[in-house]
Amino acid sequence: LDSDGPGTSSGRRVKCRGRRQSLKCNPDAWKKQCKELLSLIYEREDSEPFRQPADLLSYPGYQEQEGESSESVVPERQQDSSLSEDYQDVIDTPVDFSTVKETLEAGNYGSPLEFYKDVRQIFNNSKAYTSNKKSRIYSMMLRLSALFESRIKNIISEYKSAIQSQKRRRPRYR
Ligand SMILES: O=C(Nc1ccc(F)cc1F)N1CCN(C(=O)c2ccco2)CC1
Repeated sequence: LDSDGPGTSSGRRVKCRGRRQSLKCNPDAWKKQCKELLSLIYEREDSEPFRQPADLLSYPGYQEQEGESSESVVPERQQDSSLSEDYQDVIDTPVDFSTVKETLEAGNYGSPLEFYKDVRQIFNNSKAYTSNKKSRIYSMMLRLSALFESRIKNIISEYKSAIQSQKRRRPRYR
């Protein structure tokens, strides 16, 4: 595994005798766990701005503003509605949860670490794009990121233990 995701297993030995189906031993268990985590994220209102590729044109409600003002909402970074061009200028690797969901359902993630990397990109883009740490969308991202990190670390450490025990169980015939 190249990148060491969060919650690297503390090296505890996991008994992986017999059936591989039990959660601790099944190196494919992470796929279902990540799908469940993604469903949980979709249930949260905080994920709404991140479910589709960023485009403030169709979503004036999310345009950022400094204080609470009842006048027309002013986009955080631009006076006119060309925010989405600005977004593409600022963000090199746009990604949203619909892309992650498609990739996961297509079976195109080889490990939960790849899934982790894409979801982290969503949050890092939001951090890079915001010019106001008190902005509505940024605070939504922070809550969502905390939820994601709390759940993904066990998925990754169980995956790493399952892989380790798989290596230990199969002696190499050289
Ligand atoms: O435009 C969208 N989402 C979106 C997607 C589909 C829509 F129909 C409507 C939307 F609003 N953004 C989310 C990403 N984004 C930020 O992370 C951010 C940080 C600070 C201020 O904004 C920029 C705005």
